[in-house]
Amino acid sequence: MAKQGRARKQKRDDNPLSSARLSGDKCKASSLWFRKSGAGYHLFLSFFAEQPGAVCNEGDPQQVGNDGDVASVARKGKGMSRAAKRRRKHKDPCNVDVGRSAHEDGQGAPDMTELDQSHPLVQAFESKANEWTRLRGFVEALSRPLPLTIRLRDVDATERMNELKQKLGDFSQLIGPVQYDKSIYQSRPGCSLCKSSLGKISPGLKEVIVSGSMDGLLARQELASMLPVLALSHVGALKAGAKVLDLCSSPGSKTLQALEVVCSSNRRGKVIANDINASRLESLREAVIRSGVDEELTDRVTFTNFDASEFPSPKSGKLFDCIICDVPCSGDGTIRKDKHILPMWTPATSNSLHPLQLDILRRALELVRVGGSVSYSTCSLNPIEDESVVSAALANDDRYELLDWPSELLPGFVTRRGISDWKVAFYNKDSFEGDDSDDFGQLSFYDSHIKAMENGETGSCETLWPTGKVPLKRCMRLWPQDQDTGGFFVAIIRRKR
Ligand SMILES: C[S@@+](CC[C@H](N)C(=O)[O-])C[C@H]1O[C@@H](n2cnc3c(N)ncnc32)[C@H](O)[C@@H]1O
Repeated sequence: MAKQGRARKQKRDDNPLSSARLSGDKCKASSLWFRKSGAGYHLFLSFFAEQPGAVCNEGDPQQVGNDGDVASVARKGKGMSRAAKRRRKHKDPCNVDVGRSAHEDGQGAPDMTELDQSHPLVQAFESKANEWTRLRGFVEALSRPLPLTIRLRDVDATERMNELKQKLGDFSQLIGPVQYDKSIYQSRPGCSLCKSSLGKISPGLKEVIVSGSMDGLLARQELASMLPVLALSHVGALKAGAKVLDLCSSPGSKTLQALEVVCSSNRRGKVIANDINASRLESLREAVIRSGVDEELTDRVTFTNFDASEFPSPKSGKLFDCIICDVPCSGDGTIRKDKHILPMWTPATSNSLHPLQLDILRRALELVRVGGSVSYSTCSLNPIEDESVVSAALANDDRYELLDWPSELLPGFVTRRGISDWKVAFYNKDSFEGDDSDDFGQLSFYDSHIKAMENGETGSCETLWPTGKVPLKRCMRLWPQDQDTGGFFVAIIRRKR
């Protein structure tokens, strides 16, 4: 007996999860259990499988070509005759009907691209592939590293810029301008060039990019992250001479992008870069200096350190022309570069961020001048952090107008419309903490806040549910599988009065 007891104790000591449970460290036990069970990957997929239109279309494993929710559609044959579309539909392996018939036959998704079987998200997906068929393209994109993207700055340095373009041209097998914007360069499909592999794959290209960045000629910025500033410029709110507030600004990619616009055409606008985190704000200050952008321009940035939801009104009484509201979020759109998000994924992260995101957006709406615009963005595709926030902020306030996403902004760039209906999920992990099996249970979905409260979901709040009062289709969703990007959400809101 004593021998057996010792053996059991030894086994427990070797098992960090058992040790954490025995020592009463609930937090560590829960984190270890999540990592061991792979629960986060399964919960993530089961959540998005219940949200049609959020990351893919219902019954459509390939997404592209399905009318109804594509805002910008160049890849799906815009301008083609019906007959040409029909011909293309039969040829195109991305054809919606091919996927549907495969699904109906019970064959699972058509074999489109090899999935990386070693990726834990793919493993979770394969365990229920028949149920989650339509998520396949989404999963496939998320399991690959994010391509490297750079943005050539709009600077008055034609000669140096031409030189840079020439140097980049020497690496044209690895990187090149995207079809919808010649100033955005992305690594070529299939060459596996990403931020972390750049130095290994091509030290020469790395040198060109680093020196171009130090000279202020280019920015290493993700494509998705460029969209709010591009859209604000497109609708005319962000322009030369404008006064801009970037409420959650660090690490500063949008601050610098906006600065280029407000200081163009020999005009000198102003950007206030705010962040609640003092050390992140300090890194931003250094990044602005390191950016290589002219001091004359960077002097136009003022740094502030407030909670964005309580950002003070300007003493002058003059409100902002334009506000960038790139709020803190769960980051599920960044999982191609951040491996730490999915293993711990539960709906509680988004549910608990939602009230802060809403407070920040509401404050932005108070601080923008009549005729000015606010961009609300997240690098999450979870409707709870996206449409749900926009819907709650605008539902009973007719001073603001949600603008239609400008589909002509980047010709040929595929964007998806916002969704008007979503489900609110909860997950009670405590009951699984003593369980060594891989049975991590299920998400609970409720129709209303009242029902959630009746079932003891203390993390619920009323604004998580759709209001039905705002034309949310006008928002923009960026699906990773459309253009090999991260996931992103943007809404542009104009103050009418
Ligand atoms: C998604 S990041 C912003 C990225 C940035 N806009 C860019 O493009 O580089 C969110 C930022 O919000 C900051 N933040 C979190 N809570 C905040 C709050 N209550 N008020 C202001 N900033 C906040 C975080 O420190 C973080 O730097």
